[in-house]
Amino acid sequence: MFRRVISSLASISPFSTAASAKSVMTSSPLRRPVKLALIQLATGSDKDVNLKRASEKVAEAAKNGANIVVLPECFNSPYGTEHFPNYAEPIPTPTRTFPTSETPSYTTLSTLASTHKIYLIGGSIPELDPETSELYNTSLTFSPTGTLLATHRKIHLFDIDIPGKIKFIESDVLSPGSTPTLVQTEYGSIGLGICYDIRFPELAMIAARKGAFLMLYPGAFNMTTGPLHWELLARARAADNQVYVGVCSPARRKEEDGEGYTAWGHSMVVDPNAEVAVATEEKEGIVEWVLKPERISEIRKGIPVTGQRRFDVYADVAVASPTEGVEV
Ligand SMILES: NC(=O)CCC(=O)C(=O)O
Repeated sequence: MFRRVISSLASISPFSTAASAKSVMTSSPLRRPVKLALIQLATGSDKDVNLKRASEKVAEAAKNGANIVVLPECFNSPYGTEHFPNYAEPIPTPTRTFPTSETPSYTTLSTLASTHKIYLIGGSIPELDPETSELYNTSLTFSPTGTLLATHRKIHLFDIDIPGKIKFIESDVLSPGSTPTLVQTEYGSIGLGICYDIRFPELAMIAARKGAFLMLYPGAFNMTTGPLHWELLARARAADNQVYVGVCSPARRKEEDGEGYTAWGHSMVVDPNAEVAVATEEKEGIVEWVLKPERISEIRKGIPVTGQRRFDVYADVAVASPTEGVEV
């Protein structure tokens, strides 16, 4: 029995009462053990090949018993602003359908989820909104019956410029999403972000306050920020919220593949104690881990920050200006 629910959290304050904080603290938000698989996929410039490779790896993960399978950011396309318009697809909705030839990534993901009876977090793909002609970096989540459960549009676009190292301006071609996403599953709820979204702790905090047991970030950090921050941020989000965190990267491009964005790799699952449970290096592979309710309960019992938050003290950070009320 799967509820077809996408909770928009935009209208819900992340700051709930002490009473609800207590209930978050005492019971695990994960209902029963669940096997998570992160597919560190080798992607290239041929969309059909990317979809075929993703299909093979998803089948392998499912055969190994995974219940929730995750693909990386931009798994159907090279990661680059010049590529997004060429690889973008519209997303069907109940009121807006397209020939399957126009939605190969959506169709492949839905079929994979139902064939293997898994929850499939389809990394992300460039999305074209046919009504506005805007492009988004969008993650599609499907239920084990192949139903679309959630559409998460990357909220924080990757616009950075580190002189001599890396300049990337997603907002040159993409528009940002504006809705945090919490996916309801039979195991409990899962918060989603895409890559740069992980730098903004608010999304994970909102999801955890709403009862998520897991934050998932399909991502593609690079050779400058990857070694610096990828693990640090995954562990930080886990420590902040005492939830599991999964970060799923493409495999690192090989030299012979020529010019292009080089992903850091190092997909990993971090446990609610902010320890790296399992990780891989730069090559293609599958990272698997069984998430356990008692691990979350044990960590929350030992360090009970979840019930010790002082919302009576904190300013509402969502509305405060950066320096308001801060003494320097
Ligand atoms: N694809 C991305 O959003 C990359 C984010 C990144 O590398 C970072 O340092 O943040």
